[in-house]
Amino acid sequence: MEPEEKIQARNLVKDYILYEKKRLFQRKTKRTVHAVRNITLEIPKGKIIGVLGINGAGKTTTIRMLASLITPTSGVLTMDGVDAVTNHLWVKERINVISGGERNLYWRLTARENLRYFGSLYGLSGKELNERISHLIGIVGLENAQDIPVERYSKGMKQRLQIARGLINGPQYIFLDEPTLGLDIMIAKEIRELISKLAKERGKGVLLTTHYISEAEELCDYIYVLDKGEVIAQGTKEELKELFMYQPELSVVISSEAPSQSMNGAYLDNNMAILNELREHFHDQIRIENGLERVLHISGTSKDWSDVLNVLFEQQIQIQNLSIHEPNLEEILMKIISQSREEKYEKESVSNEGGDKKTTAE
Ligand SMILES: Nc1ncnc2c1ncn2[C@@H]1O[C@H](COP(=O)(O)OP(=O)(O)OP(=O)(O)O)[C@@H](O)[C@H]1O
Repeated sequence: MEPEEKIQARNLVKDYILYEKKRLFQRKTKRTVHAVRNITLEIPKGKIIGVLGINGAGKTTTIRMLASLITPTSGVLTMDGVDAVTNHLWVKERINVISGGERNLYWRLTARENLRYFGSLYGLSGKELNERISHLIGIVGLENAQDIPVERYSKGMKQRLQIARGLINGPQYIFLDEPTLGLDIMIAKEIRELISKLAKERGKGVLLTTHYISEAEELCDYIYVLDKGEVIAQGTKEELKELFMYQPELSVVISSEAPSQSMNGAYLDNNMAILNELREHFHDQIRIENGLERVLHISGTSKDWSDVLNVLFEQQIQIQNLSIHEPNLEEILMKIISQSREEKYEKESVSNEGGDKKTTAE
């Protein structure tokens, strides 16, 4: 593979000029929104590149620029060494954007009919289009459902069809915006496997945005973290250790019903005593939620989890449900973002103090 087989963005900027009235009888004043301030990134073929950020960080604007859907205000953007801004039509043929959810599909139409329609938008028709549709339906595993209207599809089937739709123009680069949002665990796993194959077996350059930290960890070869339109951290998952040093929590719902009716009152009292003992022993690693049911939230290592579960089994405490919670990505990103904002603030205040100090701060 040629070294320049990648999308390369250097110092991309996107400003929006807004004309706003603050009061009814006031003149409109001009305001500039710096949606993307200065972004440099690469999407090589055969790799999955993650773009993470909290709401408003500039992800959508960046994707839209990379996909040539909007023109950058300034900066350099190339695809396989070709200037993407002046050759945006050429770029659009080689790229596709796939969003999560159910938008863009025609519910009354079958998978084949949907794909035929989207293919026709790219000027494809006849035998070539039919063959491509059959091939894509095979890739996403919808052979048995290809002639059923989409309204009868499950969420996972719809998402697989979205991926086929995104591949209809034979793109070299694919941008996946929250591809597993709202899917249940098993279906999300299937979609992830499909995404991984797109890069590893089919050599596509993949850009992925996600709200799931484990998805970024599992799939991404390299990650960019955006804040306020800038890249504030980047690297492989090994390099971005702090992003992935999260502690999942095990939640145990304790049944309020005793194993036998005769011991109901004693069971509840005994439960509370044991849970309190557990809390004393594990300190802040255990939180107890006292609602209709008692829920035990356990952080710490998997050894701590099994120690707690062993106690519950030994003491014959009835477990109604077990689940594992990941911290949400926003919480984890906020740590990196606040650190970066603090560093930036310190740099700025030092440089405002004058010449000599500025050199030290840099
Ligand atoms: N067409 C537009 N006109 C004016 N401002 C815009 C426009 N598009 C985006 N912005 C602003 O640019 C900033 C970045 O927006 P963007 O949609 O790229 O963020 P994001 O990271 O994709 O957020 P989200 O996850 O909420 O979609 C926001 O402050 C947004 O309000």
